[in-house]
Amino acid sequence: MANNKQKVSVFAPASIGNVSVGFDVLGMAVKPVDGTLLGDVVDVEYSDNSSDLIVIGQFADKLPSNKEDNIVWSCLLLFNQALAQANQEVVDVSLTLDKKMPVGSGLGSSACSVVAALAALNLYYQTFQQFSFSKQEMLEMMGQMEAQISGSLHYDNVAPCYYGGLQLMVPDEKVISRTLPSFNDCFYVMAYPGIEVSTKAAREVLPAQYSRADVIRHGQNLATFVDACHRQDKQQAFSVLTDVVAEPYRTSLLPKYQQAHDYLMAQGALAVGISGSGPTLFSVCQSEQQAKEFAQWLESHYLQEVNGQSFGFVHVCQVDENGAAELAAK
Ligand SMILES: Nc1ncnc2c1ncn2[C@@H]1O[C@H](COP(=O)(O)OP(=O)(O)OP(=O)(O)O)[C@@H](O)[C@H]1O
Ligand SMILES: N[C@@H](CCO)C(=O)O
Repeated sequence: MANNKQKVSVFAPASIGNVSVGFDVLGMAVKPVDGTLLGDVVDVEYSDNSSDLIVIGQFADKLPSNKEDNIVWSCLLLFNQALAQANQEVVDVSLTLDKKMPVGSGLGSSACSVVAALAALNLYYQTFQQFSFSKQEMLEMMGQMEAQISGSLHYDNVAPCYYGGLQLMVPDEKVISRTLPSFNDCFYVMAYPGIEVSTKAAREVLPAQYSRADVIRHGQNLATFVDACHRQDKQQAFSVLTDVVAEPYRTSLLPKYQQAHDYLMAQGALAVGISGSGPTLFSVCQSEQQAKEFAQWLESHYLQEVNGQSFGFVHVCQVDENGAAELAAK
């Protein structure tokens, strides 16, 4: 019997799409070391009326005002369709999206909403309706929703956001994504400058074809990185973290990126890259001390003002091994 105490809450973390060497095929979930929830939260609770969506949070006003255009609403429709196909009863629920992630940031903002929504719905049904979809089925739905919003099917944000850790997308629909050993003693400085770059626009600047030299370099960098992850060879892994597929073409969309990249590399960063399709920059550091110094520098040199206001932020992060996680009921 449903009642008004039935409620679950799920957090889904930010992620670094591509990780420089794996365009559309590598992604890593991150979490700030100070405990800030860098990601979106979705609550699902019993409704005795009809299903609904409320959007709150710092970046709520950046989303479409009607709920039908919010990807979280599309997630509910897709989930209900899957329930019907599985001959399960569909119940009315009220969803609340706490939109903590800036849109078009390169932090996998839409993936955070998609993963938090679908994972929360699955948890709700598992807890109160004794039915749930498998993780694999969930990831497929998440990919479908991410494709709807960005115009192409790529799992490099939804897979790490859902599973956590460093994920490699494999061309096998029965697997989709495999966890790679990551460097969890490293620190990843994430600097979001406060401007918006849409994934769609950042894909449109990419060439349709690449030279043989680029193809060889890309294959060699990705293969060397994956091998070094398995051997936990940090120096080797980060020495090849160079993007030949997207970064050379996207730099022009990212004011101050090249200067920041060159400065941080000269100061001893293990690597610097564009997170996803940008504009967030990530920098890999050996020590927390170095990460904090870089964070301070990026705050003064990479964040930007839009109409006299700054929406940017910088966080010192580590790998988020958990991915989407239930939050204690408030
Ligand atoms: N809940 C939601 N979260 C994020 N974007 C949403 C959501 N609902 C609808 N949208 C719309 O989807 C589009 C998302 O664009 P885009 O794919 O560039 O963003 P993103 O996922 O935030 O980017 P990134 O992966 O670089 O962080 C925007 O037009 C936004 O208004
Ligand atoms: N891998 C995709 C999305 C990253 O968020 C891209 O770089 O366009």
